[in-house]
Amino acid sequence: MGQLFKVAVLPGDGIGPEVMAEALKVLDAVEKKYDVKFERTHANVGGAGIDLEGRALPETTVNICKAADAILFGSVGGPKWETLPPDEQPERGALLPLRKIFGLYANLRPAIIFPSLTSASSLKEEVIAGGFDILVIRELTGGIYFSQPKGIEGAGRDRVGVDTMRYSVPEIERITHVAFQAARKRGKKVCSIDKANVLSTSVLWREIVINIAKEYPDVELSHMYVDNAAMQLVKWPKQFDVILCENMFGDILSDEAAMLTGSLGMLPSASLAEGTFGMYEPSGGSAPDIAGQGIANPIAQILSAGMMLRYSFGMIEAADAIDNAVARVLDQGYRTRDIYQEKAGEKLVNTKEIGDAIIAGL
Ligand SMILES: NC(=O)c1ccc[n+]([C@@H]2O[C@H](COP(=O)([O-])OP(=O)(O)OC[C@H]3O[C@@H](n4cnc5c(N)ncnc54)[C@H](O)[C@@H]3O)[C@@H](O)[C@H]2O)c1
Ligand SMILES: CC(C)[C@H](C(=O)O)[C@@H](O)C(=O)O
Ligand SMILES: [Mg+2]
Repeated sequence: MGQLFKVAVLPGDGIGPEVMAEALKVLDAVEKKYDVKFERTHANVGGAGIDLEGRALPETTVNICKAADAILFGSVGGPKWETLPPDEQPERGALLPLRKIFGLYANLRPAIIFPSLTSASSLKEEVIAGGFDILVIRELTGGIYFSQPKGIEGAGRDRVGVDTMRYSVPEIERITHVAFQAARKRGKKVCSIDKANVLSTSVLWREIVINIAKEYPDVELSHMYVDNAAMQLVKWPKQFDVILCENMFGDILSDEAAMLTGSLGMLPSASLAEGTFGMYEPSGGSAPDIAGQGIANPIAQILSAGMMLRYSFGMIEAADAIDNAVARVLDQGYRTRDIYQEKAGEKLVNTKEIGDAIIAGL
């Protein structure tokens, strides 16, 4: 009997359960091919948690996650729960607390353009010819998402909405190390994003990043203001290797980078704690506009499961096999609607069909 890994499976809302079903089929296929067993425990989260257990993050779900080696997460949220008090909604009531409870401070969002998908990108073919491979590293448990004070104060027209952005030196140091270590294994370039011409957190951020960079003389460091970075990403994405961002800048730039690859449905992510524990989820959301139709792109969820094998379970060969199977299926012309260009050689398929094709190629 080979290794056993415990996985907490949290499909969530909207397209979450639909794309999760395909990722679980991929895990079944990996079990058959490699000497490994994934013991999976399903738990409710987000709107599903509210509807079935009365809260977005039920205690049973937290306990299932605590007992697991990693969390495979779908996505949460949707119009049904948008009128609840903000802290009870799926995003603020479940996703953000999960990140905090498990110390998931390092969010890795790779935006890679598959050669056969260059025409699905929103950019001109000559801009992306030859492809690009960007890794957005987003700080995930600090900054404006979590700092206090936060809330709406006062009454009536005197109300004031308050959010605070704070970053401590250790918070900046640890995410910077993650970025430089990742860069060392790939293009050896880190571009640190900030708004140091305006924000004090950014002034401190830049100072600390420059200090840490001295420990990595083999990696080239550059700095860019976030507004310029948003522009440079669409102008010439190939200039980037690792992009290091604080929480909110990373949220925004990672969606932008994802779309350059053709669809938000292609972008996986890993949210890592110290050690090997992590939560793995698509960077996109529950896509209420297409939920329930069986047409969502499951590739982000499948690649997220691949990242789980790579980062939490050390199964590099199986993770590579998943990445390759996805690339092959795209080369063969399989397309869900979000990446379908109506070009010769393309086959329009649904969520399940592209999942089956990926498994067949494993
Ligand atoms: N990690 C998460 O759970 C997460 C992330 C982002 C948004 N959300 C939530 O999701 C809900 C919808 O948010 P939104 O509309 O701003 O963002 P979204 O990412 O759900 O959707 C944006 C667009 O991308 C498309 N899209 C996203 N994933 C796709 C996929 N796999 N296949 C095909 N198309 C896909 C959608 O159809 C939509 O047109 C909100 O409640 C939001 O808070 C959750
Ligand atoms: C749903 C929301 C809270 C979340 C975030 O802002 O972090 C999402 O946009 C993401 O990128 O994971
Ligand atoms: Mg986001």
